[in-house]
Amino acid sequence: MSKKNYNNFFSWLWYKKKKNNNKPEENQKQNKQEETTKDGIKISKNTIIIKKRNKITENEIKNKNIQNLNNNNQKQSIQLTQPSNKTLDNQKQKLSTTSLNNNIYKSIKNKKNEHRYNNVFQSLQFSLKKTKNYLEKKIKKIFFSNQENNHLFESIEEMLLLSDFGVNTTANIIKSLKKEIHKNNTADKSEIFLILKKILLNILNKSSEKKTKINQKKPKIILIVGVNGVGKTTTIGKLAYKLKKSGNSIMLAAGDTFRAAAVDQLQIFGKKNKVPVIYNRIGTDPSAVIYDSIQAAKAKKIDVLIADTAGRLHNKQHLMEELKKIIRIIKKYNLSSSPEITLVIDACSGQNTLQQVKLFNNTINVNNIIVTKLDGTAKGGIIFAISDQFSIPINYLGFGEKIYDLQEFNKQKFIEFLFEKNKN
Ligand SMILES: Nc1nc2c(ncn2[C@@H]2O[C@H](COP(=O)(O)OP(=O)(O)OP(=O)(O)O)[C@@H](O)[C@H]2O)c(=O)[nH]1
Repeated sequence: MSKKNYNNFFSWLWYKKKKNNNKPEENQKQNKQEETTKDGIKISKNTIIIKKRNKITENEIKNKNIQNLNNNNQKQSIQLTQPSNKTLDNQKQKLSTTSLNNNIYKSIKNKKNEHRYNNVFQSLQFSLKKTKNYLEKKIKKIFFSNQENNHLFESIEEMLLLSDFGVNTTANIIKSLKKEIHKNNTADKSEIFLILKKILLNILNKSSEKKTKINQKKPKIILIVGVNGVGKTTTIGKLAYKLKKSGNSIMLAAGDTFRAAAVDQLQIFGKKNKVPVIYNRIGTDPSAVIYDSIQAAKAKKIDVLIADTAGRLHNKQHLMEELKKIIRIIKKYNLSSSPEITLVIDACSGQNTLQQVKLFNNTINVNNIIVTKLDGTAKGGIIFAISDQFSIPINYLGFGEKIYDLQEFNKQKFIEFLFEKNKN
């Protein structure tokens, strides 16, 4: 084909596409991407927008007020869920061969990592690398070196305190260790090491093993709570990925109506996981969003509804009252199953997390805990402190920003990995 013909061909293609973009039928097609449920809630492919409301009344739902979306919202919905042909064309043009290769490379690399994490032990390697490195050095020095150590208990105490086991838990461990050593009448350091491992496992066993169970009754609601910036929204993305992978249909509720970025963030996770997200305007009563989400989840027969909440300081009474209200709404309108309240804590926050667990649990009865950001700290000992002082199960460990950086917490493997006998 001559250069002239080649140019003409593309000019013709460009003209045709431009013409199609201007056709009103196209816009109508985009609108048809939305479905209306029996209850009148409009659901677009990945995003649901609900008309701004301040109070929840059942009549409102019956009157299908939600269906009357205002024009601005409609446009936003289409933009978010269905990028225009023009945008897509621009994006395609920008993708040079090199960047295309880079994208393919990235997706292969991510798939490889995901595969790596399928092995519990290997994922622990990623998540607890810093804690492990610190403990390994200390364990080697305290229990497996030929050097005389006249201050064995002091050395163990220091190791535990510096790994964030906390003063109380460290004192409990040292007390039990002394008792067991006396009972076994031993001075052999390798035997003492085995006794220490057993005591640590007993501490983890204090909290019952309770995994997220998906009931026959739908939807199961998981309410994610915690202080600011601990990783709640990111954890929701990871949890959605994990639960969807095991065959459940998922819906996300943007109950954080305080921070605009949180809604955007949740929508990104919704798109990544191909799951719908329910949200409302910033400043709306979060209970209203949760109520609407329950209706939408019921209409769509969703297995699990994961609800985000705004980060809040555990000592701010009015914010904790807001959480209580959300829970009351869930209990009232989702009679089929009680919500699972999951507290997210950041492993890097140190001993302050114990205060968070205490206050959240006193106010709203936490069902389980997810510990995040273990990849960024050498202080994984906080997990022992939580188990020692509260009998709340730790369900998952988060160790990165990718959606597959979440691993079920396995006590036995956790101890084995952190305190495996040093081979040297
Ligand atoms: N390294 C690491 N970063 C994480 C992890 N989980 C979350 N993050 C990051 O922590 C930051 C805060 O995460 P968010 O999910 O926005 O936290 P949030 O609790 O929803 O924040 P608020 O809504 O402000 O309370 C983000 O930059 C996340 O990417 C993790 O396990 N490891």
